[in-house]
Amino acid sequence: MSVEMPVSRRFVRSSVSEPSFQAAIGQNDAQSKAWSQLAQLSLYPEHGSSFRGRHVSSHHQIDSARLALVPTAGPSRRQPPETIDTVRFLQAVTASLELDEVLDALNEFLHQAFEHGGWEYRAPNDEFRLTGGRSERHRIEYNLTLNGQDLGALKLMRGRRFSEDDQQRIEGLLALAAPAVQNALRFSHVNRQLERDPLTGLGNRRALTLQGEYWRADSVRHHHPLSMLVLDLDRFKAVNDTYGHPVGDRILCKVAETLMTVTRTADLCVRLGGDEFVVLLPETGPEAAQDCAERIRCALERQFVETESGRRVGISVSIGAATLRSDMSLDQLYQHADAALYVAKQARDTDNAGPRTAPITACGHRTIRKE
Ligand SMILES: Nc1nc2c(ncn2[C@@H]2O[C@H](COP(=O)(O)OP(=O)(O)OP(=O)(O)O)[C@@H](O)[C@H]2O)c(=O)[nH]1
Repeated sequence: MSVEMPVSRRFVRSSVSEPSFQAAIGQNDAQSKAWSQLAQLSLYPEHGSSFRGRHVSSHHQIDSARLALVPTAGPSRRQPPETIDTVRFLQAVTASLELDEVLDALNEFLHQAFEHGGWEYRAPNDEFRLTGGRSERHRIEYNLTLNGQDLGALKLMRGRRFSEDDQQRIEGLLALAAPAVQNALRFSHVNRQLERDPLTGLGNRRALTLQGEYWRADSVRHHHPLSMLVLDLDRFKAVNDTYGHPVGDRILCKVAETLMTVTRTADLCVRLGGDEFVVLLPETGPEAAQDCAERIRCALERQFVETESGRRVGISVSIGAATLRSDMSLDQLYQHADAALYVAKQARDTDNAGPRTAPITACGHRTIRKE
């Protein structure tokens, strides 16, 4: 089964089709060449004065991240000093383990020297992209490798051509920065594992907290709606008891797969634990959340898992929905959605519905107003 983490679901696509210069860097000889090239480089970025990338989306959903370069002092026209301060450069690119911050630092130095207008970083296997600045006509692309490890590709763009000399100097800087990029990629990989539910591949509670807090703050600040769905499988214990845990596990995976298919790429689907899932819906008010809950419930009702004896086991869920109010914490939003889920389960039991028959989807915001 392949269920992608949110991180790999959204890319910042670029429409680049021009031929690009490519260079592998980071071999030992390239490293030593880099040092000699750097001796000729003239880079000296002023702290905080130039072309800093800004993370405009949560770093926990890197797939949706965009780095916008914000020129704070306009393009630099001053002559750079005679020599590059390699210590400052290395300090800057190694100051953080966050990939976007490493790329920020790198691009800040590159901008001081080469005044590129935009850049794009493509992670290995095209897993995600980070971009900054604006698209410009002349582009140069480097495949980054270090001791044989693919570190992705960095593309720089500017209005005028990159000379041979520029290219060599950029290569030199990239060779120096490559270990920092490698460490940041490893860090990002570890972080993603920490935020992933190992069984289903969905996000886990940690992912929900990190992304949810970010979206909650964003929603309050910009008065954008944010809704949450809490899903719980119906009579899942009976499924486990009757057909065994492996079948139960496959059902959990099927639910995850269906959630990823039915929800928008901007939504976050997580498995909280056991048979409980949460879908966080940015830019979504109560009616749309209710629609989404119904869509999910109906889609799951059409799914089944086949046992070894050929028996089809269907899937039934109850769903509670709630929409954020500006005075609510993320926990409170969850509590409201969970209360709505409880109402849905109660209604199912009152109706005497058997397992996997249609539950009622309760809408949290209505429950909240009654309180
Ligand atoms: N197969 C499998 N089962 C799990 C896993 N984690 C928890 N469970 C089981 O999921 C079941 C959860 O049952 P409950 O939610 O308490 O109850 P339920 O039977 O779904 O009843 P209602 O929620 O009232 O419909 C328990 O039997 C757990 O043992 C897992 O990773 N795999």
